Amino acid sequence: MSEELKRNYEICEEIGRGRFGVVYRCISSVSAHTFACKSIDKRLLANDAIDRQCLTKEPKIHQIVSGSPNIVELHQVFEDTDHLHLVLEFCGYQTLYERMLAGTFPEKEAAAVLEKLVRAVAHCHLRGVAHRDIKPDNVFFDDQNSLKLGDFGSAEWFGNGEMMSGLVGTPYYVAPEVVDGSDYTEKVDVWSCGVILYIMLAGIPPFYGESATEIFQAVLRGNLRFPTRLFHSVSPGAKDLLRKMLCKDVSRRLSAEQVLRHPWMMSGGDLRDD
Ligand SMILES: Nc1ncnc2c1ncn2[C@@H]1O[C@H](COP(=O)(O)OP(=O)(O)OP(=O)(O)O)[C@@H](O)[C@H]1O
Repeated sequence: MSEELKRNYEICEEIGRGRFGVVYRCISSVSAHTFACKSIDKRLLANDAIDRQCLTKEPKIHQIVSGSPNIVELHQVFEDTDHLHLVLEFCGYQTLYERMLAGTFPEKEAAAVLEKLVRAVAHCHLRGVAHRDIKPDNVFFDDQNSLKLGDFGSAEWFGNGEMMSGLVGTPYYVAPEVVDGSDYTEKVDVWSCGVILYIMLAGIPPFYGESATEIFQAVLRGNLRFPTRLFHSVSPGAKDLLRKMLCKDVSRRLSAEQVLRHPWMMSGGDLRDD
């Protein structure tokens, strides 16, 4: 472990594990505040050029998007021979994934969560960053119950009209243009937020399969349905927004800013226009 890290932080218990590293709770020796330290093992990335590229990009991109109330703050970075240590704002209270396990959300609650999530996404997009792996496990809540988008390990720069490529993301949440191998834009994040909204309201994903391959096939078909048994009490406004976020035609899919201005969002999920 980096000497400089150890001088500045007391490293406490492990709080999570990802593919490439371990996350510890840690306490600053200067401020006594609690942080999360994500220690990425560089040796595990040695054989994969794309993973290695993501590793160097993650702290740079995270630094650029830090400073929004709905994004996990990157506090400090330390590097030693084998590890890269990211000292992050501590968000160990709950993830959106854990909240979703408790069942569907009333519309007002779903709208409140979506609004904060899309604000975080709009902040990234304004800075030329696409997150590319938006899923409930990467959406945290802190001890004040504030929503924080985290894990910029798959994020990418775009800008000057540049397109992105490469299959990144998580099957249920990934946009069809990513699955079919096309070049794509930052609107892949809007699609993922649409999937999250659908699950919050219906309790099941919109595009389902028994395996990753089957899920990808369902995503590619992009056949969006609102089964009556799950959607009978969901407002037309919410369904309208879902159609505009989970729209296969990227040019017609809303941008993050447009999602925030959609009538259902503006009404805080209280739009009953039928
Ligand atoms: N800022 C944080 N505050 C509190 N806990 C965190 C924080 N960041 C990550 N964690 C915890 O550590 C776990 C691992 O996070 P990490 O980002 O390394 O990997 P992952 O997203 O689960 O997987 P992958 O490596 O596939 O991206 C998370 O599931 C979460 O429980």
